[in-house]
Amino acid sequence: MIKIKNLSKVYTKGRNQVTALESITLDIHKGDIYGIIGLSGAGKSSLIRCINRLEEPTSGDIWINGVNLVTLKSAELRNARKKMGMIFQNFNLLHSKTVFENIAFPLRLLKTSEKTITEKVKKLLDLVELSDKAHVYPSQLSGGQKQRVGIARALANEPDVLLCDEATSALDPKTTKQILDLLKNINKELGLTIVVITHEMEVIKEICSHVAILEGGYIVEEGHTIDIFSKPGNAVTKHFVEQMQHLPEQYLEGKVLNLSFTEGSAGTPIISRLTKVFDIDVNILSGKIEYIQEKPIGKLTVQMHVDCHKLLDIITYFEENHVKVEVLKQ
Ligand SMILES: Nc1ncnc2c1ncn2[C@@H]1O[C@H](COP(=O)(O)OP(=O)(O)OP(=O)(O)O)[C@@H](O)[C@H]1O
Repeated sequence: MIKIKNLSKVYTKGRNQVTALESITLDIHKGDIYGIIGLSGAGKSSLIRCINRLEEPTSGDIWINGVNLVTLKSAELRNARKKMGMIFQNFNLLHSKTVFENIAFPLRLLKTSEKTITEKVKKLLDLVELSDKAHVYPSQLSGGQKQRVGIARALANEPDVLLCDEATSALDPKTTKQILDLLKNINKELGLTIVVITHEMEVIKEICSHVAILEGGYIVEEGHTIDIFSKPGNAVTKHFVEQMQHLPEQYLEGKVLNLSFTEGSAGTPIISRLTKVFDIDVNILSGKIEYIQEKPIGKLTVQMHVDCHKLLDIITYFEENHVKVEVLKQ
């Protein structure tokens, strides 16, 4: 669906050059909700804006449904862009127009008939649950309602892809959850491919089937969210996963491990056997069940006082029992 190959973006201002993206290669399949996460300055906005060529890539290729966007001239690019909706952190609504007219705007640009506009806008208002707000102005809406208008407007041209640029960053946690639920429903009901950029692991955890971690313009890790989340390999990924786990410093004594139990490891008394086989005490610091798109992962943080050799044997024991291990402190 979206194939990005060796994409680089260098900004040049006078004699100064900033490399924002370096050799990005990504494959996003139809129906994916694909997350791109990174710290500030990692290159997220540059990447999402290159995908629809709001930003011109310096080199590389971007195929959408088999068409290389990089080769398109302006008229063809305009056509290709109709199939890519985008929503923004600050909503980008037209303040002098009503909710109805904001959603109708892309349709009017295409000289769509009044009858079709009325039908389509009505359906979109239903979809985003704002039918009662058709004739109010953006200033009369909450942040979450404004983003719903943004989503409806982005869907007006029935795009194949929805690009979300930090779409929930300006919203409180409850409203964020509602907007993410709406995106999840749209993905399911319309089969729409969604690309999300964010600096919040919660967003990735909630809706993304796949995730790429961007750091200094490079993709440092990429894969199924459930795999990356259960065993982060890179320091930046660990930072994002640990953001969600607030363990007080005083508990970080001895060896501390994060264990992830998936379906394969349920049903066996793994911890109880561990204490017998290795003749050790295990202190459970925290435990919870996380849901990565409705799939449960049991998360346990445990502490033990063992030497490094025993620790290696313990890690092997866990892995043989299909438990993913991340050493938080050794
Ligand atoms: N128009 C521009 N001109 C020059 N440098 C730019 C421009 N836009 C971005 N950059 C630089 O490119 C790098 C990546 O920026 P980008 O905005 O893509 O990162 P980001 O991950 O989206 O950051 P944030 O989360 O803070 O928005 C940064 O070093 C930034 O300063």
